[in-house]
Amino acid sequence: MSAPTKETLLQALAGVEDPEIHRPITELGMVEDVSVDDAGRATVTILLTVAACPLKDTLSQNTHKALAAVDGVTSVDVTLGVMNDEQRTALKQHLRGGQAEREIPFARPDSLTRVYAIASGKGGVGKSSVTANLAAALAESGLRVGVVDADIYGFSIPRMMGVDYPPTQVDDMIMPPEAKGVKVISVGMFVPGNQPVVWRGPMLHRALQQFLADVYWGDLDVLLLDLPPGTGDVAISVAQLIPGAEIIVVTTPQQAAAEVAERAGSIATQTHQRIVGVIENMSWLELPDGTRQELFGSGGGQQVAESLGRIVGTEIPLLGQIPIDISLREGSDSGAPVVQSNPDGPAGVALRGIAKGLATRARGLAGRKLGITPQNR
Ligand SMILES: Nc1ncnc2c1ncn2[C@@H]1O[C@H](COP(=O)(O)OP(=O)(O)OP(=O)(O)O)[C@@H](O)[C@H]1O
Repeated sequence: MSAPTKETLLQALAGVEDPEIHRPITELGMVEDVSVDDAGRATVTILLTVAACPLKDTLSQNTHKALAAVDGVTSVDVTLGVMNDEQRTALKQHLRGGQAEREIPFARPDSLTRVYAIASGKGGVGKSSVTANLAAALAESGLRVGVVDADIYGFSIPRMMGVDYPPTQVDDMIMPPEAKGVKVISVGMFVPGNQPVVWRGPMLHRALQQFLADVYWGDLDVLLLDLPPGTGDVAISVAQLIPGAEIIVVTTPQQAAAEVAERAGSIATQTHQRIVGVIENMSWLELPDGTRQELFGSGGGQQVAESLGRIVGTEIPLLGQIPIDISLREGSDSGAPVVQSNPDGPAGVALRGIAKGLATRARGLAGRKLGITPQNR
């Protein structure tokens, strides 16, 4: 058999994606050189964005596999190099769609990404668990999902999602690590040694802006923002940075929790953001005999939905009630969201139901540019 041509090898390489950026390595300018000799021995040099790419072994293996599958290739030798400054600049420009300036892609009027900010009045009601599980369930249903963990005081999303490698920084562009098909970026990834963070409003605003503008998210269907509990600065920053972001309020059934959740939700009226609905967490514990024990009282979710509805003047739905489920806590601790580790358990079923509702929600077109150009033919 005769040796394949260089074009054939390039075609095969076009099927290899960078595991962080999810675009073909040929398009990203990562193939520096590829050649093949008469005996079918292929050699290729792949340029990494930075030397410390966490997924370089995966990239090397995928490249090897793609070339080895080409007819007439007898052996493959993959060499990894690193881009120079010029190549990196070209790559960044390419990823920003030719724009040199940073901008928040989700704030553009033609953005098709739905942004949900998950808010709660007080800490510990399960806001992060809900965010992590909704993200995993939405990704499993085939959507492209990202999560920004902006809960500065209790960043826990990376652990809950099982993120096990750091983001790659290509100059001022950050490639978010991925777990369970979800791109995740967290304040916790930028804090040395898990130190407590004392951040004031302007710093939070800058951090959030950076997460939204400098992280390369690619095309997302859904972006979830895990906000710090309370009615604080971050909610206002979200409104300023992504005016189209919609709010989901998480509460427990308790009266006291419901009252503070209401306050957190009502901030949306001041910022003119839409409230998608309310999720009640820790609603009950199902006992072995099938009865439900309401450990934290009952009715909080419904109460928040009704009073927010009164405040905004439209009906706000209770999106779902999530029971107390040990497998949810275990899954959060071990990096295996319960929607995947125990999808048919009480919390898994409830969370998957809420995710399904969100995935199939009709997109509101109010205030959006439709991107339709009149035809003058
Ligand atoms: N439905 C549930 N069943 C069992 N455990 C739960 C449930 N919801 C949350 N938990 C557990 O409760 C704890 C607090 O949850 P989580 O960290 O998600 O709350 P949070 O509201 O995000 O808190 P904070 O705002 O302080 O970060 C976690 O250990 C989590 O695993």
